[in-house]
Amino acid sequence: MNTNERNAKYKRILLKLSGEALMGDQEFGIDPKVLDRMALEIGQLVGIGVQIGLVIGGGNLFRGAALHAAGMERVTGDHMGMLATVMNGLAMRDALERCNIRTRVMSAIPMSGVVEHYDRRSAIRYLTAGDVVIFSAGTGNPFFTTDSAACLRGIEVDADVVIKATKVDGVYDKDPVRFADAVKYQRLSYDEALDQKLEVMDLTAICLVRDQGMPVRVFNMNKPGALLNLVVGGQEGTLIDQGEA
Ligand SMILES: Nc1ncnc2c1ncn2[C@@H]1O[C@H](COP(=O)(O)OP(=O)(O)OP(=O)(O)O)[C@@H](O)[C@H]1O
Ligand SMILES: O=c1ccn([C@@H]2O[C@H](COP(=O)(O)O)[C@@H](O)[C@H]2O)c(=O)[nH]1
Repeated sequence: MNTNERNAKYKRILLKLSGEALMGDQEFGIDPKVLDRMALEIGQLVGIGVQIGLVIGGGNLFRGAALHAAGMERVTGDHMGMLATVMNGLAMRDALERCNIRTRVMSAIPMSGVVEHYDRRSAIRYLTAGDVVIFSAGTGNPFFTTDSAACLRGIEVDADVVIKATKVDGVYDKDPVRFADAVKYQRLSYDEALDQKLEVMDLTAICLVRDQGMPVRVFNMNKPGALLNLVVGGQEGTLIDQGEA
């Protein structure tokens, strides 16, 4: 059976896209080809009726910790990082709307005239109506990351799963980019991820999903069709949840 003919396993998802992935082969910024490819993949999910909340990182533009390491005050750096996620959100909205996908951008930091201020009940209404909702500006607070924002918004809007799209195809026992002998997990528990300090997702985010029992799937966004396959129930990447009973 073709995946397009199958039913979605999840009705509502929170998809977290890495900001760094938006750079493509560039050193900085946004590669329009990557945006268009992601928009097409998201459009496939909209086509089978999946409600989609999106959180996009800011690592292609600014990260507070890196700016701080270069001498900037940390909170100012984090504010710049959060503003970077708004820019990525606007670029993604543009790409989605060019594919005729209705899209809203909400920001945790009020930005009147540019994007709507985040409001949970409005977000749920938009999702229910089938609009893609991009949650930008992270949590609105410094010292957090967009992984935490994705988990927070996923829980708030009652998503069925948080899906983290990365450059690697799941969670390994160590960083697979640095260690060729890294071994991939098909499934692991929140406690295993916390105890082993596996750096694919920050620990604050994992604590949050553990406490609320929100499943997380980590997969490779560069693999064509992987997102659709995952959403219709295929085996992609790694599942982090409460683990085997
Ligand atoms: N145990 C591990 N398993 C898998 N990946 C790991 C692990 N430890 C570190 N990593 C690294 O984590 C990276 C995945 O995080 P990614 O850069 O996609 O997210 P991010 O930093 O949250 O995104 P952004 O670019 O938006 O800030 C991978 O590229 C991988 O090299
Ligand atoms: O809630 C948040 C989310 C993000 N930030 C800052 O933005 C950058 C970019 O986010 P990434 O998750 O690293 O892609 C992050 O480094 C922080 O500086 C934040 O302060 N609060």
